[in-house]
Amino acid sequence: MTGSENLVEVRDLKVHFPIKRGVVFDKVVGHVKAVDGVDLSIPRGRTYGLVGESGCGKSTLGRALLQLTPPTGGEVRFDGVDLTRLSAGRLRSMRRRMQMIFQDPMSSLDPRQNVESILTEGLQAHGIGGSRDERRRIIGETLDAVGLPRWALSRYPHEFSGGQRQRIGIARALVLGPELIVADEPVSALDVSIQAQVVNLLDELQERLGLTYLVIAHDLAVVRHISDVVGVMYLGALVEEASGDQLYREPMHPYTRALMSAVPVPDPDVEDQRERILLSGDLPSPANPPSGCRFHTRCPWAQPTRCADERPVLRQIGGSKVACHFAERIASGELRPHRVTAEVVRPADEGDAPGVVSAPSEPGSYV
Ligand SMILES: Nc1ncnc2c1ncn2[C@@H]1O[C@H](COP(=O)(O)OP(=O)(O)OP(=O)(O)O)[C@@H](O)[C@H]1O
Repeated sequence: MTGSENLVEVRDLKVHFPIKRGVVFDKVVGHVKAVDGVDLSIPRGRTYGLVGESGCGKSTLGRALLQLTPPTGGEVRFDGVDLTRLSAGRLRSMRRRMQMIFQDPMSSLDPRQNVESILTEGLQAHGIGGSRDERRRIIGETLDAVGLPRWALSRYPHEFSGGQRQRIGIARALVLGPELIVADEPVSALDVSIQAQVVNLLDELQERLGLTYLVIAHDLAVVRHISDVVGVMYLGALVEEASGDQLYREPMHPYTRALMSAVPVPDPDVEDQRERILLSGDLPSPANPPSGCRFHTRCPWAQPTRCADERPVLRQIGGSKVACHFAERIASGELRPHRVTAEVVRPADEGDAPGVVSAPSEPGSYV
């Protein structure tokens, strides 16, 4: 233990996947820059929510954090130790302390194993629980913690509902006594009525066990209430970092503003009056990202200077960290969105959104 406040510290993390062509010799013709220079920290016992549209690199970042995908560059410090420099043996022994929960428990659980075998496998692999009785005790406590009955032990994954299967996935991670859990879209495969139960379970477990979470979601509403900090990702990089409430109240980055303007507001008067920012153009390819600010090709506020040739870094502005050269002037209203890439319309005038703006579902539905 280093006693550091942050359990996880990521510095300039990069994951570039080679694009190979050729029949006989694989020739590398380029790279998909799935994660391209990310810095983030997660204090012990806290939750970092990572949001962004499909393909922006969230899962790759989560996997690289656990070294399930080897980073191309940068550092991942876990409890003060840089995981990118560990030998395979030391990394294996660290793995028990960092576990992952997946989106679709059906595809991550072996259908031929019953629950007892699924939970025992990890314990045996990591040499936890000396005797069969001891392992049964640990497994029993874990089942209680995730709200599954003891009879579940002899059953197979297909015998459970989606929500119960996700509880098995959580139990499989929890049984090893981890400190960090990376939850990759933990509720997006579940019915809305079940989503809140699983989010609340994660919350309760954190409180009881002091767990640290990275929760990945494409929907800000899922992470808003359980996250201490939310990071918004676009094309392999973070564009904004703030508390969930701050992001809803005062999104600073143009991309976050576009995301937030797509969230329906329950009050019809507010809903009628507020501006909607509709992005045009497709998400650029991470194999060939735009120069300068990655978002400038779709940004309603893009300026002729800096945006196309100078990559902005995350910097503190009020209660948020924002990677935008012009964030202050946009926030003050001095810079107005231009119509080439944005339409600011009243909902009554609205047609189909021309661009890809992922619309989170109703805010506030997770508490
Ligand atoms: N093993 C791989 N080899 C090559 N490219 C990959 C690999 N894994 C991911 N990618 C690419 O990296 C980019 C980021 O993918 P990633 O799955 O991390 O995004 P994401 O934000 O989690 O999206 P989703 O929510 O759809 O999973 C995508 O363009 C994806 O096609």
